[in-house]
Amino acid sequence: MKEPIRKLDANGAFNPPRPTRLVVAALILRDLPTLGLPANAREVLICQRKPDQPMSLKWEFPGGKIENGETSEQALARELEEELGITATIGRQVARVRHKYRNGGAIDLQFFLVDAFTGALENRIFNDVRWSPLAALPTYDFLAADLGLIKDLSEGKLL
Ligand SMILES: Nc1nc2c([nH]c(=O)n2[C@@H]2O[C@H](COP(=O)(O)OP(=O)(O)OP(=O)(O)O)[C@@H](O)[C@H]2O)c(=O)[nH]1
Repeated sequence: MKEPIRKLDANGAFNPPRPTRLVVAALILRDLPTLGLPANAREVLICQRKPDQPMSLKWEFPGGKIENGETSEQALARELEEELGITATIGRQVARVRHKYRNGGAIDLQFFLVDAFTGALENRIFNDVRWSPLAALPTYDFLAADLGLIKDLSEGKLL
């Protein structure tokens, strides 16, 4: 029987394709106290990956992989509890992105709005957690899959 054509990596090794990872992430928003500001003056919570993680020190939105049997909303609520210690009300989905990272991993990433949560926000796993005005998002070094969304949010689109 003929061998299928296989894509080799730079070292000539065969790496079987990895399944697409289903990921959910949250846009946790808060209003600035001053009235009369444009929409992109609102702030969103952003998180920085640790130095020892893959794609170290990149910024991302809190969230993670959907586990078997979970809806997207359930997965996101669980991740926000685990990562930040909050109980969040998951709102509407604002964007969905499919992205292929160069290490061969593909992700399907859904972003949901969160405009209410209870509990004291706590950094449990990240290098840093900050509130950023939407307009300032492009100044942070975000994961590649997030860049289209970052541009739209900073220009006052989507929300
Ligand atoms: N939470 C989150 N993950 C994102 C974003 N953008 C993006 O590409 N991702 C990718 O989606 C995956 C989320 O997985 P995860 O948070 O559960 O786990 P992880 O980074 O420890 O990766 P791993 O378990 O595959 O090693 C990561 O590969 C991450 O790089 C984002 O804005 N938020």
